[in-house]
Amino acid sequence: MIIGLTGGIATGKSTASLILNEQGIPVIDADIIAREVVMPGKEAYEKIVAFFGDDVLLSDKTLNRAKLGEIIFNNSEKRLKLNEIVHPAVRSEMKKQAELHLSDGNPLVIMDIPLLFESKLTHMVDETWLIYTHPDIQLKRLMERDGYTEEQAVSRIKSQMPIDEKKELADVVIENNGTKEDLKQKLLRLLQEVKKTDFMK
Ligand SMILES: CC(C)(COP(=O)(O)OP(=O)(O)OC[C@H]1O[C@@H](n2cnc3c(N)ncnc32)[C@H](O)[C@@H]1O)[C@@H](O)C(=O)NCCC(=O)NCCS
Ligand SMILES: Nc1ncnc2c1ncn2[C@@H]1O[C@H](COP(=O)(O)OP(=O)(O)OP(=O)(O)O)[C@@H](O)[C@H]1O
Repeated sequence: MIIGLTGGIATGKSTASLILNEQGIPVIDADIIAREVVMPGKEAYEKIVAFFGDDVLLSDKTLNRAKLGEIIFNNSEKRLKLNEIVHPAVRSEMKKQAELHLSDGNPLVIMDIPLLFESKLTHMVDETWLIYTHPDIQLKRLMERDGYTEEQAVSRIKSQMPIDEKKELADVVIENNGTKEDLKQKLLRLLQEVKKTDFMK
């Protein structure tokens, strides 16, 4: 069984993934893979440089992520272009890793995919779990974690489907408005439920 874990930016997907991984469940993180596929020399890296120019590179030729972020979170056409370059490589690597985990005998695999609904990737998973935080808390946590101004944080949040719309689409909604311990207890309860299903027998 593959669970697609999603949410909005900074709603707590990585925090939830870590808790699930501590329970021995393999987690495939789209953000990590999206970093790997844009390493110098990779096809996606070359396409990014060809489209965005050398301006989005640091002196060591790796991507200047802060700069590329400022561009794409403020320009939807350029964001779509970056997505078009990066997403296919991310998708195929995620599928490959999931197949490996399943063929190794893991009954349950988590795919942490921030843009699961935006990119219409629900066909890749059996069930969708949404890590939800109230939009005010989301904004506060994002500003605190990344040191963004309110304007920077809002531009990132607005680059995604509103979290309240995602709530309507998810199979399971996991509220993360309380403490991390509250989140952990909710996830452990959900795992118990999953373990009772046919998938895990
Ligand atoms: C623009 C980039 C270089 C900024 O890098 P940075 O290190 O600042 O952010 P990071 O990659 O850690 O992403 C943080 C969060 O931003 C959000 N986010 C990232 N990319 C996008 C996007 N294209 N559209 C909407 N939200 C996005 C996600 O919630 C993600 O969890 C980077 O996010 C990127 O390459 N994005 C395109 C690939 C992508 O869509 N990744 C998301 C999952 S596949
Ligand atoms: N229940 C909680 N209480 C307090 N802080 C929290 C809670 N859950 C998550 N956080 C904090 O909020 C921030 C965002 O969480 P996290 O990094 O897990 O989000 P994310 O959804 O993975 O973000 P991104 O979309 O950027 O990958 C982090 O600093 C994290 O430590």
